[in-house]
Amino acid sequence: MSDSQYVARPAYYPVFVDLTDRRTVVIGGGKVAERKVETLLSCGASVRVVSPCVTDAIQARADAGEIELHLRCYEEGDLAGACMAYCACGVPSVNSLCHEEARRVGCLMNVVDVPSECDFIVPSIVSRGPLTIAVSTSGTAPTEAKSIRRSLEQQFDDSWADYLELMGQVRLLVKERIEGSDETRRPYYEAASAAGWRERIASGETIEPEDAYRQACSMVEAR
Ligand SMILES: C[C@@]1(CC(=O)O)c2cc3[nH]c(cc4nc(cc5[nH]c(cc(n2)[C@H]1CCC(=O)O)[C@@](C)(CC(=O)O)[C@@H]5CCC(=O)O)C(CC(=O)O)=C4CCC(=O)O)c(CCC(=O)O)c3CC(=O)O
Ligand SMILES: NC(=O)C1=CN([C@@H]2O[C@H](COP(=O)(O)OP(=O)(O)OC[C@H]3O[C@@H](n4cnc5c(N)ncnc54)[C@H](O)[C@@H]3O)[C@@H](O)[C@H]2O)C=CC1
Repeated sequence: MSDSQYVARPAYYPVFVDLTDRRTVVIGGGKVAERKVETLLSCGASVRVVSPCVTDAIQARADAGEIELHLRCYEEGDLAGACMAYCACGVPSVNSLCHEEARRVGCLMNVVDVPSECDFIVPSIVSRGPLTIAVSTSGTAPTEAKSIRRSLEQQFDDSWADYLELMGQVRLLVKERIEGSDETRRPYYEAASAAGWRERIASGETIEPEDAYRQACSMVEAR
């Protein structure tokens, strides 16, 4: 361990943040900035990019009116109104200025090439409808996070999206129809979970929430 880059630090606190219509800012317009922009857009964030040059994909997002683009270098004030910002230009002096502004305006900062200057770091993500699996190595080995993400993508195929939608609908029916405490409802959720619906959905079947609900009820009654 002695020559490892790993430095013991308190664990990062993992959360899922609702960024819908919240302003985020990305300084820089290269491949790394592009990846951060795409993830932010997929989460409904409002994205401002500031960079003298940008990738074709970032330019296309701007042309489609999906991001606010300023084709120039970072200037103080660019982080105004942002709750999160990313500095992806790889220029140490700009990193420092952004970091200072972020501290001043109270916005969380990710400096893509300096983990120790990051208020938060970005995980590798598996997304299947309502299911999100976020993988982080705490900045130790990002390529390994990517490789774990790829193997999880094999394990959690697309059927998980429809399956979890169904589970959500059954849960609503249980909440509506089964009176009592969480404790009373728990066996229904456990029955739903054990019913094997995910495998059936994976083999192409469509399961109606009402049918699923009835099956869960008979499983509980049969106990
Ligand atoms: C700390 C963190 C900060 C942050 O960006 O939030 C960070 C930092 C750094 N990354 C570097 C390099 C690479 N990063 C990737 C890939 C990803 N990096 C991502 C996140 C993070 N990277 C955060 C920690 C994540 C964790 O906890 O594990 C992912 C998961 C998410 C995303 O970016 O969206 C995304 C995979 C997405 C996916 O495909 O699933 C690849 C591989 C590739 O691109 O194929 C390489 C090249 C190989 C290599 O160098 O290892 C360097 C060195 C730069 C240099 O030396 O020039 C630094 C700086 C340093 O470590 O000093
Ligand atoms: N965290 C991560 O996931 C990773 C981080 N990196 C690091 O991220 C940094 C960026 O990597 P790439 O996107 O590949 O680099 P790049 O060189 O393609 O992009 C840099 C971008 O910053 C812009 N820029 C330069 N000066 C600027 C300024 N003053 N204000 C605003 N924008 C400015 C450039 O126009 C360019 O669009 C590098 O330092 C690299 O080492 C690399 C791989 C992964």
